[in-house]
Amino acid sequence: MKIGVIGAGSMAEALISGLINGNVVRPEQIAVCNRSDRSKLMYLQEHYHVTVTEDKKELADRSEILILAMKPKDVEEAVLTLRPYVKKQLILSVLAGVTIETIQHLLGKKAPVIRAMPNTSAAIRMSATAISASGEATMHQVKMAKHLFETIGMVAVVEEDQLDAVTALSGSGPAYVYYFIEAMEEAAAEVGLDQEIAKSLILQTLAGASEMLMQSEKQAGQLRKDVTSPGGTTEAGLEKLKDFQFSEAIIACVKRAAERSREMQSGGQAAMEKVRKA
Ligand SMILES: NC(=O)C1=CN([C@@H]2O[C@H](COP(=O)(O)OP(=O)(O)OC[C@H]3O[C@@H](n4cnc5c(N)ncnc54)[C@H](OP(=O)(O)O)[C@@H]3O)[C@@H](O)[C@H]2O)C=CC1
Ligand SMILES: O=C(O)[C@@H]1CCC=N1
Repeated sequence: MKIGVIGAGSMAEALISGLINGNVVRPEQIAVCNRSDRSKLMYLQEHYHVTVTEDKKELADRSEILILAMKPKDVEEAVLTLRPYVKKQLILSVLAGVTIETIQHLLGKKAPVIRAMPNTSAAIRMSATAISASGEATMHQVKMAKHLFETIGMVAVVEEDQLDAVTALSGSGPAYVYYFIEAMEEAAAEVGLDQEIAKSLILQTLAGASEMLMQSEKQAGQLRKDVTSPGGTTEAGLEKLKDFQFSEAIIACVKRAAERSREMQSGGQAAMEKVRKA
């Protein structure tokens, strides 16, 4: 299976790293192009031994799967320049808020398109990914995409209209967790802990809590109660989280991110309209 990646940023690198380390794809099966940053292509070539090119025709001609990994605002230019070379390849898009319909419209045909929403933990094969396929994608192509993403983590197959919610939850999710960790690190300093020791304690606490939830039959709420002794330290700490409306903040965060993903779809529709009128 030969893969062409259009875009050489964070998500492209996470996918390349995960796929190569997962041993399902060899470096010589992957080619990458971007728009202008030659140094990033050189970096990917040096670190992952993938083929790099500035020629979209060359990239498309050698690939069975074309992964779209540019920012949503750049999809119009990227797909229009790729369009003449798209024949039978499966188009696999990881773009937030860009619909299958928009991609097919920019391609000027009902090509097989699969939308995926992974996250950057793909780099270490721990992504949570959801995928949704267009009717044009064959069973074989869906299986192939599922297999690729299973190599770099877990995969859920969803209806396309669920992808805004998925993007808000697990696509953006790592950033919320990192933000929480940054706050925990700041808190650790304020209560007088050494930075390095605090970091290991925080990371092991998160990993342990996450693993407990995976292994235990108990729900998060029950596991929280198990930690919370009446009148103890946890209860005192949680009271503060409630005072600062922690749950409400998280809910508002995910809802706003999902709304932003839907807003980005309107950008895609505007691009579609422009192409239609040209
Ligand atoms: N980052 C994340 O956590 C996640 C991102 N995504 C999605 O992945 C996509 C990429 O995000 P991210 O990696 O963070 O973005 P980056 O900005 O890191 O990378 C974007 C890449 O796209 C390239 N590019 C832009 N225009 C073109 C073009 N016309 N032809 C070829 N390449 C082009 C850029 O090249 P150059 O530098 O030369 O301009 C750059 O290499 C987004 O659509 C995002 O929604 C999905 C899930 C998670
Ligand atoms: O912030 C973004 O728009 C992208 C999509 C999910 C994660 N990063």
